[in-house]
Amino acid sequence: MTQVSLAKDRIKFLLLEGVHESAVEILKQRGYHNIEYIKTALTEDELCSKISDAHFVGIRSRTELSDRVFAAAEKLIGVGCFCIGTNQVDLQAARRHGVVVFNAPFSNTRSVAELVLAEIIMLLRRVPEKNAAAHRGGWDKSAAGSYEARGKVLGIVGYGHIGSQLSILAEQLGMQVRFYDIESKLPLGNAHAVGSLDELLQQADVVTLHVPETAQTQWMIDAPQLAKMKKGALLINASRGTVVVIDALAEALRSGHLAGAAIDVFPVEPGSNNEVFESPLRQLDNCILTPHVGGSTQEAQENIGVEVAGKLAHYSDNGSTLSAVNFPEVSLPAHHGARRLLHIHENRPGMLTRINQLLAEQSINVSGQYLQTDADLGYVVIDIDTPAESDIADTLLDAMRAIEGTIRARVLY
Ligand SMILES: NC(=O)C1=CN([C@@H]2O[C@H](COP(=O)(O)OP(=O)(O)OC[C@H]3O[C@@H](n4cnc5c(N)ncnc54)[C@H](O)[C@@H]3O)[C@@H](O)[C@H]2O)C=CC1
Ligand SMILES: O=C(O)C(=O)COP(=O)(O)O
Repeated sequence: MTQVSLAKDRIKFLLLEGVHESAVEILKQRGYHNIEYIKTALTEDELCSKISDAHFVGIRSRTELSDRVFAAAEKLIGVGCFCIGTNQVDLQAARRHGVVVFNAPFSNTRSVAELVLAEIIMLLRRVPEKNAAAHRGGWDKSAAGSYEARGKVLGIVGYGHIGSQLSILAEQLGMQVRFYDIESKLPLGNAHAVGSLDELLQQADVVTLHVPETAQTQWMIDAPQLAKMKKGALLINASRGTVVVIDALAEALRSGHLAGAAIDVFPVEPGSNNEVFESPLRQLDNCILTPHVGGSTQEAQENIGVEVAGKLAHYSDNGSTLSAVNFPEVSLPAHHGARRLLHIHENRPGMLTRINQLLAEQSINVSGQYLQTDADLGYVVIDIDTPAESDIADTLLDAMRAIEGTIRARVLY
């Protein structure tokens, strides 16, 4: 357990994977200038040494924050995923270490939907093969295997923020949209839900995947699922690289069972733009390969930078965990004229009683108290009235830290 009640210039932000400069601007506007900015992802070993003095870390989809990294991150209080997916973070380990994790749940969703829409048209028109041939001096002027999108069946797996936006866009092109989701979802426009993944695979001319990485979605599309797809169908994956078994897809493309594919995410992705991209799909002209850029537009990245940096600064300044992905959510008013104590603890009986006993013993007036718990974690925020020159908040903090079951405690001045 570590003390984090510092002047802003001593609170360190480690920003990785070239997050948009809007993040840096927001942090500076909020008074945080101690920022280390790195353009690439780091390996676990590199992270373990870099993260040891960071209070906040900002990552994208490539940086793995494992239990070992959290154990090495002694001062860490918050993680910002400047993206949607949080599968790269061990969220349980973060909780055990009292580290709050935020993300940007929808800022890049339109960008992904637009890319997929473009890929549907390109694949239906056999542009990848014709483009590759033309670059080699070929001239394949033929309508064989080329189709309009109008009237074709688009099968969307995962009808969340991205899948549902794509649904609307694809209907504008005259596609018939069907989707499969494990949750009950409102079908937009004329789209309709089907009862199982197999049904969707059997019906669709184009299948596109928009699910998160979970135990259930891992290797969800393997040889048996590909075999269920219509002959000549198309597959698009801009979700996570672990959803599709690449060797099985390569075989389906080679055999001609699938006419084409567009893949943006891979089981193993390079950590920087200087590394070589390896994949059996490199050999296949009927496959559009993009380097995990579904969400990489100027608009999306700038908005994500503002959104996530804002959430981190707000947590640092105010203690609010609103919209955190791994923590009890507490939305807090500003704490003008009070000191704010933040206490993260294991959810054991009597925790709040013990904290309040400490306050009562010191005859401290509490002007606000906010508690939120879940099955095994509690987060309590206490505003106390103390004269500016008093060091009672520090004394209290030490006493609160001594309570068994405390994970982390800090004070906001
Ligand atoms: N290529 C890229 O650059 C990007 C990739 N992504 C990926 O796309 C994923 C989806 O993003 P959103 O649509 O914003 O997420 P979302 O959370 O809004 O939607 C995901 C949907 O998938 C459904 N789902 C979960 N497990 C399922 C299963 N086993 N079978 C069928 N449906 C299932 C959920 O119920 C939900 O409706 C993200 O989790 C992320 O991994 C997101 C942004 C950019
Ligand atoms: O938002 C997501 O989940 C993405 O996959 C985008 O990841 P990125 O920020 O481009 O590494």
